[in-house]
Amino acid sequence: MSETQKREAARAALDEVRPGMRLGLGTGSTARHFVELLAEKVAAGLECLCVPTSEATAEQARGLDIPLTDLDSIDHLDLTVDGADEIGPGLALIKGAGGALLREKIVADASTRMVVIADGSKLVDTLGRFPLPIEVNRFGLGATRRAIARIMEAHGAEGGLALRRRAAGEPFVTDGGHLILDASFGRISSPEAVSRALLDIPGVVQHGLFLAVCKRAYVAGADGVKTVDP
Ligand SMILES: O=C[C@H](O)[C@H](O)[C@H](O)COP(=O)(O)O
Repeated sequence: MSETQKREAARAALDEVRPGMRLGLGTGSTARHFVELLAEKVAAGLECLCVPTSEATAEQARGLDIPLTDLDSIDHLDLTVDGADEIGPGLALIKGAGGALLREKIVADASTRMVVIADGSKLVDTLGRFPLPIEVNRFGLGATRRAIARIMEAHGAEGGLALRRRAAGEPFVTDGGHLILDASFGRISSPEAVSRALLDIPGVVQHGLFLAVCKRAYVAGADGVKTVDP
């Protein structure tokens, strides 16, 4: 999708940033635009302190001289701006295509406000067309995989469950040292029930359903940026 639209969505979210804020910095191609635009403000004198949601975002932010801290050094964040893979009704989200879902969810949860930036292709009527990323422990991968498959079957999943791999074929490993299973549900009609069931599996570290977390979406299209509230 258009980088121009992603940048416009990022620019709109930048309006929420106030001097002195503690900010969560998301991960992905849209969040990269936000980090670049924020860096321009920092260079112009904006004071802020930021927590990145991935090593990739940390590297980008360091390279742009954005002041960083770690989450353990502060008690909360004022605002987190992140991307999304799907934005459903009530601003329920699927996230994690970049594998950053665990840190993204920890940072979002530590934030007073979390907003997403996206282009219009991310808006859906029902979550699940995009495969749901599930971060799992390496130990007991087979057992965890079978348990997830049972939940998919119970919720009428239309597709399969695949271990995420890098282009060279080796398994994708997250910043936390875990693996990712991508679950092709097709449609998720009860996101809350799926969320609870997945988190009940001991080998599941976290999943990419972000429910009741996002407070606003800035969605860019050919006609400009619209805001979507829950
Ligand atoms: O793990 C990655 C994140 O959840 C991203 O925020 C999400 O995949 C959206 O990325 P993009 O802006 O590149 O579509």
